[in-house]
Amino acid sequence: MIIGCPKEIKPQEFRVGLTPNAAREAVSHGHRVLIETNAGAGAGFEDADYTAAGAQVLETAAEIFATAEMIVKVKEPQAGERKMLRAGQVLFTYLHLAPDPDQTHDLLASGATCIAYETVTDAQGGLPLLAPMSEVAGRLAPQVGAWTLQKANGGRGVLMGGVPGVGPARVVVIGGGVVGTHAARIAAGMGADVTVLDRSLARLRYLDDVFGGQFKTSYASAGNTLELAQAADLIIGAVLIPGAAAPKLISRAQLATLKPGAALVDVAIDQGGCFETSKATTHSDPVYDVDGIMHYCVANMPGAVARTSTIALGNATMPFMLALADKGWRQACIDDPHLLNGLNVHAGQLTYYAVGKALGLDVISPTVAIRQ
Ligand SMILES: NC(=O)C1=CN([C@@H]2O[C@H](COP(=O)(O)OP(=O)(O)OC[C@H]3O[C@@H](n4cnc5c(N)ncnc54)[C@H](O)[C@@H]3O)[C@@H](O)[C@H]2O)C=CC1
Ligand SMILES: CC(=O)C(=O)O
Ligand SMILES: [Mg+2]
Repeated sequence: MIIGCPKEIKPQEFRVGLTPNAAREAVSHGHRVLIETNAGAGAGFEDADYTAAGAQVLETAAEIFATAEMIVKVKEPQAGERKMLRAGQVLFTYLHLAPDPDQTHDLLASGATCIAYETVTDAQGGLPLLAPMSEVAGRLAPQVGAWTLQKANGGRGVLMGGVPGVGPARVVVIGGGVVGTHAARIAAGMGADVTVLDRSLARLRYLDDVFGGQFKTSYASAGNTLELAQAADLIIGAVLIPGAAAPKLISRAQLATLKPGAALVDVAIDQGGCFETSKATTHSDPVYDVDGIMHYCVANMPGAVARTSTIALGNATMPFMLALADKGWRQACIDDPHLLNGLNVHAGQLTYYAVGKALGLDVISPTVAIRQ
């Protein structure tokens, strides 16, 4: 198969979809790998690293899209990239379609087969291609939250760990999955007073067993969530209903009841955000103020640590990328129902129920689509 990897063009996105190691493995499986010049530079990989791995470096994204049978990326294709997709081509990347009708319509119109990293599953009930970036974003969240809390950045002027004689920041993490667990660990490590909320009692039991003493847990009823949020300096949004638009857990009216200068870090922004007032921001202008509450809503947080993130993502995507290339997407998805769960769009049809529900669009079953 011809596998193509363009340079990411989302603002301040320095990750790359294929590492030189992934390219080397694909070449050793008999595939041809095309990479856009400088695609890996932001993650510390030079064109020469790819050439040494047996890949071919091309000058433009247009050549990659025109030639490759499968495009491997990191972020959702931007408008110009979507115009270059075509019927029969496979796109393997993050998509986050539920909050993004424009992208969804363009992917449907392209006729391409689009497999979303974030909805591929594993046998343990996890999301193996979302998990590495959730680990990164979770660990970054207290770091960016601490920065947002600084007075010069619009925050309350509260130090995460406090000092002797002055108590620590109160941090509330809503959603105790991968992002939430990593966020809570790092915030607790910074000395903050941390509580994690979740709707899953099984998850809260697990967190209490493993991390009891480092941070507290609380059931995420609307009442508990609001009460803890009102006492918090930093609130980290980390909920997920796979593939679906994030539920809104703090309304605009409730902002007035939070502490002035409190910081909201909405990691769930890539699924539309879990605070009513969240809107996606970029690394170049990450924070904005609504009613005196500072919002950090960067949808590609892991791009800030592009080298760590690229290698972590590449470790997770490589076996799936090789299966798609070795067997073709159809056979790979027949052999692996977890990969089939990643199918969001095929040949002009939507194949992921939660996306259809969020956007009011018709959906066909992926098991039907795979036979078309
Ligand atoms: N902004 C960024 O750069 C990044 C964003 N993300 C996003 O972060 C979000 C969280 O991802 P993961 O931690 O991997 O998901 P996960 O599935 O591991 O955890 C989500 C948790 O939310 C809980 N939950 C669902 N509804 C809830 C509610 N109403 N109240 C409280 N808890 C609730 C679930 O029980 C689960 O434990 C996703 O939207 C993901 O796409 C992930 C990586 C990077
Ligand atoms: C998960 C995601 O959207 C990201 O890593 O940018
Ligand atoms: Mg996004």
